[in-house]
Amino acid sequence: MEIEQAMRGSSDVRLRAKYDAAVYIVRRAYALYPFEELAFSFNGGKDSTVLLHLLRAGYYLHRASSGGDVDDDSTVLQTVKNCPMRTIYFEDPDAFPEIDCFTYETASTYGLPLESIRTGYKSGLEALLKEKPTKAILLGTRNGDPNAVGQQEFSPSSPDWPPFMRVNPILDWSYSDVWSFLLTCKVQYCSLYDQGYTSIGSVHNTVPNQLLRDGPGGSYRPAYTLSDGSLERAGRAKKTGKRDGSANGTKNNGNETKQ
Ligand SMILES: Cc1cc2nc3c(=O)[nH]c(=O)nc-3n(C[C@H](O)[C@H](O)[C@H](O)COP(=O)(O)O)c2cc1C
Ligand SMILES: Nc1ncnc2c1ncn2[C@@H]1O[C@H](COP(=O)(O)OP(=O)(O)OP(=O)(O)O)[C@@H](O)[C@H]1O
Repeated sequence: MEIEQAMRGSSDVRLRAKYDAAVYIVRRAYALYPFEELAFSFNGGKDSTVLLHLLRAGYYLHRASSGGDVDDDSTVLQTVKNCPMRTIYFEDPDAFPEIDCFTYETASTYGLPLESIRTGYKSGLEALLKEKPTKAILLGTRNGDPNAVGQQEFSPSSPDWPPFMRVNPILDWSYSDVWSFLLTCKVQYCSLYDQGYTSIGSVHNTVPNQLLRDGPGGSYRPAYTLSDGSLERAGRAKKTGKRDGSANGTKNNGNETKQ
């Protein structure tokens, strides 16, 4: 399995430790909940792209360790390639077309059964849970993200939200961990990150990060060259409101920073 192989071959001890810890969380989720009652919240951003590949690696290891396929590596690989986890995407008419495209293309590449939701987060999740039992949702939330406040690797949804477990395997990953992982594994990511975008909201509130401006010509360096990860959201405008519900009851009053 190419992600496992890339990580085992990496000399970056810190990254390997982060990877092992995150895959452990993913595998605990697979062990705790029926697979068909899990969902992956995917939006084509860099954090959820990391999570996609952790889910694939975790699935491979989970399948391999639960017997049956252990001696038949090609069967395991085939299953993992076609990662069948229910995947939800809250589609936003103001999203960058590159993000939309990447989300759909990636879902198709990895056989993710993608469900687009065109309502707000809370109402969308209410409908989702009504339609099919969903015990836990995996997210690419990281500490420093305004939505991460008060969350742990396993955090129940907020009291006024439908009941499910939020599983956050990369909560303690830094900006540089994210890029080290994506580059080490040589996986595709949304093209906007090669054009100076370091965190992506909607077309109305996101511009390339000025810290990556490459001279006066208007070109920008790739996101992975940003040396101070705390300035990841420098290209995101101040928030004035939420689509549907606030971030865990907290308010955001300025440019937020991720670590
Ligand atoms: C799968 C999923 C579960 C969520 N669960 C909660 C929740 O339990 N409580 C809450 O206040 N917000 C919840 N949210 C909303 C997020 O905290 C956040 O507002 C949303 O992802 C938009 O973030 P953004 O404005 O940074 O894009 C959830 C969002 C998603 C996609
Ligand atoms: N529109 C959405 N649809 C589905 N999941 C979402 C959506 N917005 C956010 N999420 C979930 O919340 C996580 C955190 O979102 P966040 O915007 O911080 O990260 P990202 O989009 O992956 O990367 P970036 O910070 O570069 O935009 C995502 O990884 C994803 O799991």
